Amino acid sequence: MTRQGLLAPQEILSPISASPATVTATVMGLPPRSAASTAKYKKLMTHLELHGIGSQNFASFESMKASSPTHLRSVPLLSTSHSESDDSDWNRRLPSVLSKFEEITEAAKGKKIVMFLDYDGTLSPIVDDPDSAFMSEAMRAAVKSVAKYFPTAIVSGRCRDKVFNFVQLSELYYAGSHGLDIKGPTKWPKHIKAKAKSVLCQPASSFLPMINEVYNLLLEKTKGIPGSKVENNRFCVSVHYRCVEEKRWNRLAEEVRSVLSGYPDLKLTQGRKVSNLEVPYNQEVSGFVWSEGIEREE
Ligand SMILES: O=P(O)(O)OC[C@H]1O[C@H](O[C@H]2O[C@H](CO)[C@@H](O)[C@H](O)[C@H]2O)[C@H](O)[C@@H](O)[C@@H]1O
Repeated sequence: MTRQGLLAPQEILSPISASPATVTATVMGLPPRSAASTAKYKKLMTHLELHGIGSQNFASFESMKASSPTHLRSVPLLSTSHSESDDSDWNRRLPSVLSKFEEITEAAKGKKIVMFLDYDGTLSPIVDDPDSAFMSEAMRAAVKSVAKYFPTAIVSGRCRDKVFNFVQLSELYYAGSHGLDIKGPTKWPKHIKAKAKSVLCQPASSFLPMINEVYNLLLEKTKGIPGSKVENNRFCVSVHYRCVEEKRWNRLAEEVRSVLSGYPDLKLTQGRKVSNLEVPYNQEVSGFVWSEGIEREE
């Protein structure tokens, strides 16, 4: 997911900035690419466009490499370990709330503030085993404090239940499967008088049988590739290659591509050492467009 700015009064920010682990919440999400990797990425995209290779076929060793910014794992808040020019464009467009706090609070005056947080690599550290990406108690307390003041949502590529199991805060909105599975709070902070009805929005539910089929196929096709892991994220299937030796990435990409070719309705996306086969949310799902679905539910 993308990085987000935490926008909160000082009393809320204090616990967040107290712990090095929580500090990443304000600056991490999608990494600023280095100039070299941006150039490499652009070159790859140009090559693919020239060869008429669309996103449906975009599972290759190169794309897996280009989309695996492991260097970010070790980039601490306000680090000087990578050059300023690498990050300047990113920071101009999406500045950290810590460096723009006054400007942001000024701009937010009179507006309704809603917090959108990523989970993996933001609220939790990136780890080898996706089932062990636990968040710290300090982070949980910080998110809980934020939710007392602002409607707060966690948006993730993971399935919603898994994110909830990690976070365990009933007062949040959870958007799983990159937004195709949204559930509102089941518990409301005491100071909120008008308790809204809990929202559940799953506009792509007609894709469930297809996704389960794809999950089983991928499990079968990848079982001979050591270190690979297939994760069922309900409206999305993720194929992890973090623990796969690089010499086997081509083979894994080939298997993903072969499964994808049988499902033209699905799209392929790349995350941090993970390829996702997912329902495109800009097409009509379950009879109506996703964004309209959200509006109707509100
Ligand atoms: O919500 P996103 O930012 O799009 O990321 C979704 C993926 O997150 C999880 O994978 C990532 O974190 C794992 C645990 O740290 C790590 O092992 C993996 O390499 C990362 O890609 C999740 O397991 C995936 O299913 C999601 O697609």
